[in-house]
Amino acid sequence: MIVCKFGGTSVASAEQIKKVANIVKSNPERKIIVVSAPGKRYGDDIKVTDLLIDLANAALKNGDVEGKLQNVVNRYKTIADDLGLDQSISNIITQDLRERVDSDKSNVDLFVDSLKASGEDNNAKLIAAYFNSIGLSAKYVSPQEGLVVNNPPERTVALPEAFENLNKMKNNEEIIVFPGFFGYTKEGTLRTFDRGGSDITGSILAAAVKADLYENFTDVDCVFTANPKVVKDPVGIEEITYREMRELSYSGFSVFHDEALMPVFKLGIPVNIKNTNNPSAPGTKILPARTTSSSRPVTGISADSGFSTLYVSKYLMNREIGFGRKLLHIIEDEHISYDHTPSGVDDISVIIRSNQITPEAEERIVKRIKEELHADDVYFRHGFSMIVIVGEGMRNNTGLAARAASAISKTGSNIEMINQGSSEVSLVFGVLSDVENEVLTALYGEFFTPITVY
Ligand SMILES: Nc1ncnc2c1ncn2[C@@H]1O[C@H](COP(=O)(O)OP(=O)(O)O)[C@@H](O)[C@H]1O
Ligand SMILES: N[C@@H](CC(=O)OP(=O)(O)O)C(=O)O
Repeated sequence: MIVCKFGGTSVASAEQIKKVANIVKSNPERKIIVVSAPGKRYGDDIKVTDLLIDLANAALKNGDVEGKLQNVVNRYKTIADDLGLDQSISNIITQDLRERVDSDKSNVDLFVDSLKASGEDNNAKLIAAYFNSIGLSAKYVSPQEGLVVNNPPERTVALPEAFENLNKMKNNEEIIVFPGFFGYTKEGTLRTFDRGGSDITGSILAAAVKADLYENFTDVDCVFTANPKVVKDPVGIEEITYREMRELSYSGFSVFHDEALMPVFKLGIPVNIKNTNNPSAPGTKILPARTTSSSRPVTGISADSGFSTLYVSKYLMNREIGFGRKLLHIIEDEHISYDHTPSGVDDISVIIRSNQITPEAEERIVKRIKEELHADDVYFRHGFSMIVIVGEGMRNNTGLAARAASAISKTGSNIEMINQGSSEVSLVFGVLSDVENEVLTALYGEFFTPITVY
């Protein structure tokens, strides 16, 4: 059995949904279909999820609710009309949206979650109705049927029982159309995953029914060795390990959500990233280990902005037992997670995603480190990007860090931080965000451009 997830671009219009139906029809093993909300139809189009967030904010602030609600309804109505569906599905969606807009607003996050989730929920209903209209026997299934998630305030994750509950879906005659991106707590409260979280739903379902394959359909032929929006015509990746993909998707390869790997990884279920617009292309396979050997030590290079550094120095820091623990405890007290901690004899930097820090938290952290740890120097710096070079082959390759540093130095950019994980699968360079694209392009040239021999 195959579980397929179709991303926002794959279900953005009637034309795209017809392609989805053809893909599903072409292989009877494709029995469970996870869908996103309608995404972008063209470059500066707006995703339905973003329209819904806008609608939720208007409802919270007494803004133009009616106009924004109509924007959302019109997206579905156009799709339904172009698919030849009758008025009833648009009526169901309009009524559902009105009910959500009028629902309890006492918990702002949960109210916004409910509206955001309607994007995938209503699209799943619409797509199931379309499949049936063309003779493809299909059934919409709600995450209420067993996708149980944890309670706030922790970020949304599926509970172990979700996998047991959803196992029953493997015995279904019809094709199941399941909305991505959200689940329900045991008490019945709707909660969404992080943005891009329909990938997570697909992976949970694939693991729950112990699928043979999880196909993730998007708008590119494969995962490329670098972001195709930055590097021109990057080399495509045929096979990549779970570990490599985890590193790359966490640090900038937005094509597949990093949290979506865990459920399938645990059971060794292969993932195939494929293109809805070119389904015959083989795509990229994410596997426990590569089946063919690669001549390149590097599999991919990702880049992500939005990082801050907390720099702390204290003479004889290395001799002070418990310094690192106390420092990280202060950060933990602010509910902040960290990504890297490169250190020297007398100093340490803590690399943090900037969206977790407020000016008030920053002030509190600096004050506590000065007062409680008696540090000589403490400050935050913002505006960093992390460029991550990833490859299982890096472990057995000497001189790779030197090649990377030399390629970066040729751009005239300063390396602010270097960190090599102990697994030696990744090498991280911190640079200022305004040179991110230049550095990524230079590193890509170093590791992927064919060498011309004269
Ligand atoms: N290394 C990469 N390889 C392929 N695509 C990438 C990469 N890095 C970023 N992307 C972007 O990811 C996009 C697909 O992800 P996303 O927009 O979430 O699609 P979907 O709507 O199918 O969920 C591609 O269009 C591409 O611009
Ligand atoms: N629609 C949600 C969830 C999702 O996974 O979307 P997409 O498949 O378009 O990345 C979002 O925009 O975050």
